[in-house]
Amino acid sequence: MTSRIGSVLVTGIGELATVDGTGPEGLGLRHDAAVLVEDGLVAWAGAPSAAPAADRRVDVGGRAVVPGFVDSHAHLVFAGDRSAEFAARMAGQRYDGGGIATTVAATRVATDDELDGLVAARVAEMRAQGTTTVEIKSGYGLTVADEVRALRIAGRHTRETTFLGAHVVPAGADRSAYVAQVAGPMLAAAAAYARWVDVFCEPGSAHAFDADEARTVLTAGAAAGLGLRVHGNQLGPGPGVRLAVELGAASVDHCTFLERADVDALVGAAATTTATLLPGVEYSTRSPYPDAAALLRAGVSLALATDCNPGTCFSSSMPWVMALAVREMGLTPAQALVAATAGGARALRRTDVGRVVVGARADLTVLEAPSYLHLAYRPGVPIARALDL
Ligand SMILES: N=CN[C@@H](CCC(=O)O)C(=O)O
Ligand SMILES: [Zn+2]
Repeated sequence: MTSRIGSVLVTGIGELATVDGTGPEGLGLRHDAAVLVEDGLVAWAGAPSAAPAADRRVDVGGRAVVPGFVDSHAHLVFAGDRSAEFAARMAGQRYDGGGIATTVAATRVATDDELDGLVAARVAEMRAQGTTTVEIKSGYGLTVADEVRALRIAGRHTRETTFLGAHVVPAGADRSAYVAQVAGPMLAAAAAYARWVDVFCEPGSAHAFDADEARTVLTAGAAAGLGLRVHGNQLGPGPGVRLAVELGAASVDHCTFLERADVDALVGAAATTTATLLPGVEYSTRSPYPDAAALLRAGVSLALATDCNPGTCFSSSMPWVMALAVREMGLTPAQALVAATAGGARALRRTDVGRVVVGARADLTVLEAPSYLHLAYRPGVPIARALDL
């Protein structure tokens, strides 16, 4: 049954993490709970004995329920395979963004139907692991037509579409002419299909963009009505984080190499800019993990996302990302869950997802477990799935 029409009472919830900001670590934990869903929205949550009547009931048999995960950073519109690049990295090669050209070539020759099928399969794979909201970027087209095509396809699967024409300078292109194209005709064509604009800002890289180039694209994107996101401080210290804060970006992602001034900027901008950490990338590129616990203690707004892409992290698993954040970045399991749900929602400036509260979308994820603790406790085990109502 997948219809969202009418009312459904979800019963038998052994543990409900509402992530409503109350209680220890803001988890809003309830034991033995029920949730009333009306027309796809949460209408009530509480003790089963006080539950209102509903058209039908779904019993989850004592399992734990958490908000559907909000994966606020993913590159799903691509074709081709780069597993050999991963193997080379595990043997010591460094990631520098050069492999993106391989994916661009494979993506350009794929048909619309092929790309759409690939995206659909990846979104389904995410949902089967508990993700109910996903952001999808373009960035493997790098021509006006190919970027627009990627965004049109992405838009069939999510409303969180991001124009990433400034992913890398395409092979053979003149750098300043390409930046002008991205900020000019490419943006003009892409804006109708995108909610966000993003830039890979990494001045040390031959492939990505420096602060001035990133600023050009981001300010043009803002003028076109798009919200801002930045890939920053992935390959080394740099200006990405401070540029994102200065321009009021919703999110700056990676944050692998942060300096004191970056952390100060993120703390000052916590109401506006979320730092989205992508520990699957540190895993898949053998990079150091940022100290997420220290960032939280300092007062930074934090999200966790997969960055699912063929180069730096080909995983669609938010539970695995949470497990890494706990084991390698110092978060408690509760902090990891908050960052993967309400944190991701904040990074997308959404208030209707990431929490199980009245009025929010009834995006519920069921765990084959008695507690949310199992998300980090049982890495690699497929215990999470989005609940179809
Ligand atoms: N760093 C830039 N973009 C992606 C990697 C893309 C790729 O290598 O294909 C990322 O977020 O890590
Ligand atoms: Zn990315």
